Amino acid sequence: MGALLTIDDVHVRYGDLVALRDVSLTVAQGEVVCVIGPNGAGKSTLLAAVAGGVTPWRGSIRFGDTEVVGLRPEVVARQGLSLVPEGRHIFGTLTVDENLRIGGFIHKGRADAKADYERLLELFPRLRERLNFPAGRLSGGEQQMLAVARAVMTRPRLLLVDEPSLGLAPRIVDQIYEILLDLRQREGLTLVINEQSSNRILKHADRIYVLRGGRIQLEGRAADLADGEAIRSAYFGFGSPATLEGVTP
Ligand SMILES: Nc1ncnc2c1ncn2[C@@H]1O[C@H](COP(=O)(O)OP(=O)(O)OP(=O)(O)O)[C@@H](O)[C@H]1O
Repeated sequence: MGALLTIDDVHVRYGDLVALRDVSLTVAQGEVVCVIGPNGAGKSTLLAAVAGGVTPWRGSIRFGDTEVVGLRPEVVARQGLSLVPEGRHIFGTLTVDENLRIGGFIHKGRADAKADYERLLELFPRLRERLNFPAGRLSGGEQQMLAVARAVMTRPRLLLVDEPSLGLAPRIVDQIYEILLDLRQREGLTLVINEQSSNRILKHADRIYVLRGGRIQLEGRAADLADGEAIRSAYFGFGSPATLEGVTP
């Protein structure tokens, strides 16, 4: 299958700080690709660059056949790309129903908007039960589900998810991953997921990139990296094995 996303030699700067350097990454149609890296590695910046939130200083990002560098986020979204940001960014005082409808605004007026909404409630029965709850009163896991549901409201081809595990109990994280993989299965979604830890990722991803200090340190098939050794070295940097004891990246 051809690449759905092709990132080529991307550099991003915030003033004097170089947040990404020389980053190249591809995602094939239907793949689940995970980007693992410690705090400050540049993971969020990478997704923001793809979604049009930050403009690379150098390099190219192609989504399908379209060069997206320089396009505004809403224009990129209309190409079929959706981002679930870190921290979820749901509207706490609005109900679940209202939050979901906001997700549909981008294609407002589209004839099948109602069908999209019904389809979502089938995919997320938990949210159907809580449609009239203020979103701020949902549990952390339900809020993450809502953020994912809102992002898939308009049938994106590519879903970018920034640290879905953050602050959630392991059992809830498993549920979130079940939902993401179910969406891939049922909707043919392609997924790029950022995580700080590879614990779960190795089980769910097709391919993995390790990002540290704004650079890709390692890329490989999850099946080939299953023992975690190469990931640990790339995550912490060669030559610092003393820091690895008892720590699972
Ligand atoms: N808007 C910004 N302005 C200035 N510096 C920024 C900005 N956003 C991120 N940075 C810096 O860029 C670097 C990469 O940050 P980024 O948030 O992309 O990393 P991350 O891997 O997503 O980390 P985290 O897991 O903490 O979200 C960090 O040094 C961060 O402080």
